[in-house]
Amino acid sequence: MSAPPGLTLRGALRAGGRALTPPLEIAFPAGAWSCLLGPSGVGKSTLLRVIAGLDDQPGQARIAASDGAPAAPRAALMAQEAALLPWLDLRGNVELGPRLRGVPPPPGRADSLLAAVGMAGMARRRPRGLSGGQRQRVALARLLMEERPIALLDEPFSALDAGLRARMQELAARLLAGRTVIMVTHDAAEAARMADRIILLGAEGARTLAPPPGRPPRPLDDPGALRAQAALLHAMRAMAA
Ligand SMILES: Nc1ncnc2c1ncn2[C@@H]1O[C@H](COP(=O)(O)OP(=O)(O)OP(=O)(O)O)[C@@H](O)[C@H]1O
Repeated sequence: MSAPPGLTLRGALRAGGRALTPPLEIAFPAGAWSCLLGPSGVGKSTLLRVIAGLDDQPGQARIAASDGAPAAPRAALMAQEAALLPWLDLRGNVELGPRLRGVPPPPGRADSLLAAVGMAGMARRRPRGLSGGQRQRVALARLLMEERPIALLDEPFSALDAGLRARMQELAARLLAGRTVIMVTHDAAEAARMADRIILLGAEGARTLAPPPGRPPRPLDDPGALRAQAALLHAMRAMAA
């Protein structure tokens, strides 16, 4: 996998022909975990799609990578829904990217990734009957299969119970370490635990908040993270008003 670049988004976010935000300039540091929060509909998913090269409109925000090379081919997106194909087994779902590109997936890679996300021995199962947490694990394995240095996560753990969410955060932090990660979340506790950088996006613009001290993932009872969570909730409450 190539070295993860830093990213800078410049310009206004647009959707359906209208501007969602004023012109923005947001930096996402290389190899760091950035969390993006903000009111519903402000354009967080749109921002991820712009980085992934899936939302390219005239006048739309543009993304620049710190090494000058295009960002989109180096980005993998984990969407809000795990979106597993019901007619493929879990191995087939994890191998979907290379198969769609007509590239043979490395033998055994999907099974070892499934094992890494705690789904060992389940490669031949179909998605039907999997729990929400299991589906998210398969989606994470599929993202890892891409071996891209930029990982874009759109509310990846929002459907999980609190205990499983905490475990998935730790798993994702371990497996995505060193990549440039941008995670959209509505969960202030998740951002305070996971972020190297916290960005609040509102209709008025973007604001960067200092992360708590210590390296992510911070312990669940980390006092700095709990204080940051409260500060973030206050900032989000003020934004939504
Ligand atoms: N293809 C599209 N055509 C028209 N409007 C769109 C399109 N895609 C998104 N929108 C609108 O753009 C706005 C931003 O959508 P987006 O999904 O980026 O918001 P979000 O901040 O991720 O919201 P949420 O937190 O609810 O997921 C919304 O009002 C949405 O309805």
